[in-house]
Amino acid sequence: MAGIRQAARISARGLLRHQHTATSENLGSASKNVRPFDDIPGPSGIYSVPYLGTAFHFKPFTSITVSTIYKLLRKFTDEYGDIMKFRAGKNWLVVLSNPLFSEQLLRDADKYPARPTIGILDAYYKRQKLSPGLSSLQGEQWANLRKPANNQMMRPAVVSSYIPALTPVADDFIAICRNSHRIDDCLKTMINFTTESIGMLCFNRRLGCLAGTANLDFVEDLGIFFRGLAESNHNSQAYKYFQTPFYKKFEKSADNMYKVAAKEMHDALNKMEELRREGKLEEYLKEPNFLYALISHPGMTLAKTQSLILDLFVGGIDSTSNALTFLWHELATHQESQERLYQEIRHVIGNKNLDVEALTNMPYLKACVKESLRKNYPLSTGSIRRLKEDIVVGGYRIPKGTDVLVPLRNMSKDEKYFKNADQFIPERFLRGDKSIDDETRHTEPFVYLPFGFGPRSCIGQRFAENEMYIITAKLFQAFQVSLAPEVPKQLQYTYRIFACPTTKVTLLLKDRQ
Ligand code: HEM
Repeated sequence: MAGIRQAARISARGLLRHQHTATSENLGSASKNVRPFDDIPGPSGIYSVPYLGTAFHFKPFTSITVSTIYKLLRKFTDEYGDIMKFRAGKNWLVVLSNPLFSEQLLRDADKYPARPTIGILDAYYKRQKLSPGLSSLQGEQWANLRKPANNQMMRPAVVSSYIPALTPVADDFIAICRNSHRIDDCLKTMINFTTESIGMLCFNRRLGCLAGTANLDFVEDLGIFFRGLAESNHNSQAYKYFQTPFYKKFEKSADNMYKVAAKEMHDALNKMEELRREGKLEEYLKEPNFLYALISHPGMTLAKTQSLILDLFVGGIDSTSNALTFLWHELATHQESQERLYQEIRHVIGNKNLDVEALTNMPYLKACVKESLRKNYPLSTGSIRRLKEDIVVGGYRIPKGTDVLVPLRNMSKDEKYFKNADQFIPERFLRGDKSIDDETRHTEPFVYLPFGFGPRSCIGQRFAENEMYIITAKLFQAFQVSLAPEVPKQLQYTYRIFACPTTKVTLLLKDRQ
C-alpha cells in the first residue's frame, strides 16, 4: 500500500515538473489545457473586494483572529480543495494544500525566491534609516547579504564549530536548575538562555542573561515586537503614513532591542580592533568568530553587517525559546519518550558533553525535536512566496507577482499525512523504527517544513537545531522532568509570528544521579 502510494507520488511529481517547465518557457503553446487564474475557486462576491473582502473573514464578522488564521485556511481547503484563492488585503493569496504543489512551488523557485515583506518592519527600517535585514530584502540585494551569512550558518561543519562556545552557556543553565529543581516560567527562562546563546554567536561574548547581570529587559519588548509583526499586515495600514499609537509601541520595542544589539556589535568590533593593535588578534581568532567572518567577507560593509546581525539576534530568540518550551513540555508529558531519550543520552554520551560525533548517533533526540515542531508547528500559516514568473499549478495559471502560500501548519497536523496527528510520536521520524506502522511514519517531505525550504529557508536552522540538541541533552541527562500539577497536558497557543503557549509552563526537575 505504502509502495503504491510512493510510486503514484513519483509519477505525479514527474508530470508536475514537466508541466511547470513547459509553462514557464512557452506558456503560449501549452495554455490550451491551462485554466485561467480567475477560475481558481475561492470566496466570491463581496469577499473578493480588496481589503473589505478580507475583513469579512475575521473578527468581528467571524471568530477568526490573526492567531487562529489556520482555522480559516483549513475551512478554505475543506470548501474549495487543494488549490484556492482569497483576498488578503489588496492582493490575492493562492493557497496550495497539497504536497506535490508544495514541492513545485518551493523546489522549483527562482534562485532569488521572494517572500512578501512585513510592512511595519519596512516602515521601521525606513524611518530609522537602517539598512533592511535579510527578511526584508529581495532579489540581488537579498542574495548579496545572504551569501556571506550562508557561508557561516548553512554549512554544517562551520555551524558545528560553535558547539564548544554554546556548551558553557548550557552548563550555566543546568547549574541554575540544580539549585532550584524547577523551571518556573519556561518561556521566560528560555528567552534568557537563547539570548545568551545568540549573543555568543553574534558577539562572541557572554551577555550575562543567565547570571542576571545583563542590563537587558527584553522579554516584554520581544512580545510587543513579534505581536506587532504578526498583526501589522492584518490591521490598518495607516502606520505606513502616520506614526500611529500601534506603530509607536512597535517602534519603542524595536528600538530597545536593536539598540542593545547595535551596542554589543560595536563593542565586539572595538575589542577586536584593540586586540589587533596589541598584536593579539590572531590568537583571539583561533576560536570561530562569526562577526569577524562576516565583516571580513569581501562585499560586506559595516551597515550590511549590522543589518544582518540585528536580524539574526532578534530572529533567533523568540523562535527557539518557544520551540524549546513546547519540546520540554511534550517530554515532561510523555514520560515513555523521555525515558527513551534518556537511554539514548546515557548510551551515547554518558555524563559527557554533546559533540558533533555524538550528535550523529542520537537519532531519537533529533526525532523528538522534529516531532515537537510538527505537533506544535511554529507558524500559524506556512511558507509563502511571491512569484517572479507565471507558473501553472494544478492546471491553473498563476501570474507573476501573486503571493502563494503552502499552509504547512495545517498539513503537518493532517491525518492524511500523519496518523494520530494530535499525538506526540517521535518514532515517526526514526528511519526504519518497527514500533510504528507506515501510516504513522513521516514520508511526505513537502508537508512538514518548519524551517521552510530552498534558498530562502531559515538561515538560523542549523544553529537553532544545535542549540536545542545541546540544552535538551544536558537537561534530560541531569534530570527527570515532569509538569507542575497546574500545567495542562495539552497547551493552547497564540501566535506572535511564532507559536507561543498561552499558559505559563512550570517544570519540576528530579536529579537523575
Ligand atoms: C526553532 C527555531 C526557528 C524556526 C522554527 C524558524 C523558522 C523560520 C521560517 C519558517 C522562516 C521562513 C522560511 C521560508 O520562507 O521558507 C525563517 C526565516 C528566517 N529565520 Fe528562522 N527559525 C528559527 C530560528 C532562527 C534562528 C536561531 C535565527 C537566527 C540565528 C533565525 C533567523 C531567520 C532569518 C534571518 C530568516 C529570514 C531568511 C531570509 O529571508 O533569507 N531563525 N525562519
